[in-house]
Amino acid sequence: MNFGVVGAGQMGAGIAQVAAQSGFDVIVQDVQQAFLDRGKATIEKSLAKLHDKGKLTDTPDAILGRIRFTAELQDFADCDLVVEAIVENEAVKAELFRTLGAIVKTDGILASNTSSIPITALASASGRPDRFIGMHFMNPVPLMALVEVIRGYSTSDETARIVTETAERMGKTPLACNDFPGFVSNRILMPMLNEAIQCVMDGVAEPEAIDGIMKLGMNHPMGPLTLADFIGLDTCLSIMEVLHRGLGDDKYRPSPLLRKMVQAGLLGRKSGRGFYTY
Ligand SMILES: CC(=O)CC(=O)SCCNC(=O)CCNC(=O)[C@H](O)C(C)(C)COP(=O)(O)OP(=O)(O)OC[C@H]1O[C@@H](n2cnc3c(N)ncnc32)[C@H](O)[C@@H]1OP(=O)(O)O
Ligand SMILES: NC(=O)C1=CN([C@@H]2O[C@H](COP(=O)(O)OP(=O)(O)OC[C@H]3O[C@@H](n4cnc5c(N)ncnc54)[C@H](OP(=O)(O)O)[C@@H]3O)[C@@H](O)[C@H]2O)C=CC1
Repeated sequence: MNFGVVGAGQMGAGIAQVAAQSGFDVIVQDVQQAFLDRGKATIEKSLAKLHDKGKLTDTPDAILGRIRFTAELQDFADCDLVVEAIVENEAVKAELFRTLGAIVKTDGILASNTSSIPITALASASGRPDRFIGMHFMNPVPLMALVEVIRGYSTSDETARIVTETAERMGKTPLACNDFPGFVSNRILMPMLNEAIQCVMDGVAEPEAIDGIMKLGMNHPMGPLTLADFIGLDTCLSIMEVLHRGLGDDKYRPSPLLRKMVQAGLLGRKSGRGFYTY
């Protein structure tokens, strides 16, 4: 399978890596060489770690050799499946899918790794709504078992079948859900993270205590503020805005502190500072 990935950020790099680990030929595109270089470095580091632990069936070099990095969307023309993992912004994603819809061969499938944006709207922009689907990987992609598979209004059975089988070939467990804001994963996860941020704003406890309480008290692998920093506070805010707008209920209102931190450029791990310093 020729597998395309748009965006070489934390998710795009992870998806490309796991696709290449599974034997697919992968093309990764991003808007600047610097982002491609950063994505490649992320993949190299992850592969080295997995290799040291004996978790790879191929050498890191062989896996990396199956990934081609490019700045040109035209290079996706022959792809059987293209997964988009760019910024969580509906207008930017829709514009990309309008372009991809005209480039990728007609029987190619387009998928979005969006955390929350309506699949049906992006499918319409692509001009091929039957061959469009949500393929939502979890972060960090090389370690997390789930792929949420979200059918848009017009997604065909054949598209859902191919994408489900592809996720399985990538060693993941695909689980199906319908096209509602935030799907299942982020409709449930993100309000919890937002509430933890509101606890910081209200002075309920210090960040370390909030995270400690949720880790030790609920056996969560990461505290909610550590997880929000890990996901990216900009992405968390975008998801909350989609939930708030899409479900029309103030229980999804983004915490003002979350909004302020994003305005201040504190995006979490990727910017070096969020609730913690990295
Ligand atoms: C926002 C969305 O739309 C959807 C989302 O994705 S929401 C986010 C979903 N993800 C989560 O909730 C993640 C929660 N955290 C976890 O599950 C765990 O902390 C974790 C799986 C990330 C790490 O596992 P852990 O048991 O805590 O162990 P930890 O010791 O930190 O890490 C295990 C090893 O994996 C390694 N590792 C971490 N990321 C890695 C990666 N990408 N590739 C390879 N190895 C990696 C670590 O370096 C560590 O290696 P060592 O044992 O050599 O130190
Ligand atoms: N972070 C997470 O935990 C998860 C995120 N997601 C979703 O995955 C997507 C990507 O998130 P994530 O990887 O965290 O984000 P990142 O910010 O790490 O990466 C996004 C990448 O896409 C690039 N990009 C932005 N606009 C374009 C464009 N028009 N064309 C090509 N590339 C572009 C960015 O470049 P630049 O730096 O210039 O913006 C960046 O390299 C989002 O939709 C997010 O909601 C899904 C699951 C988990």
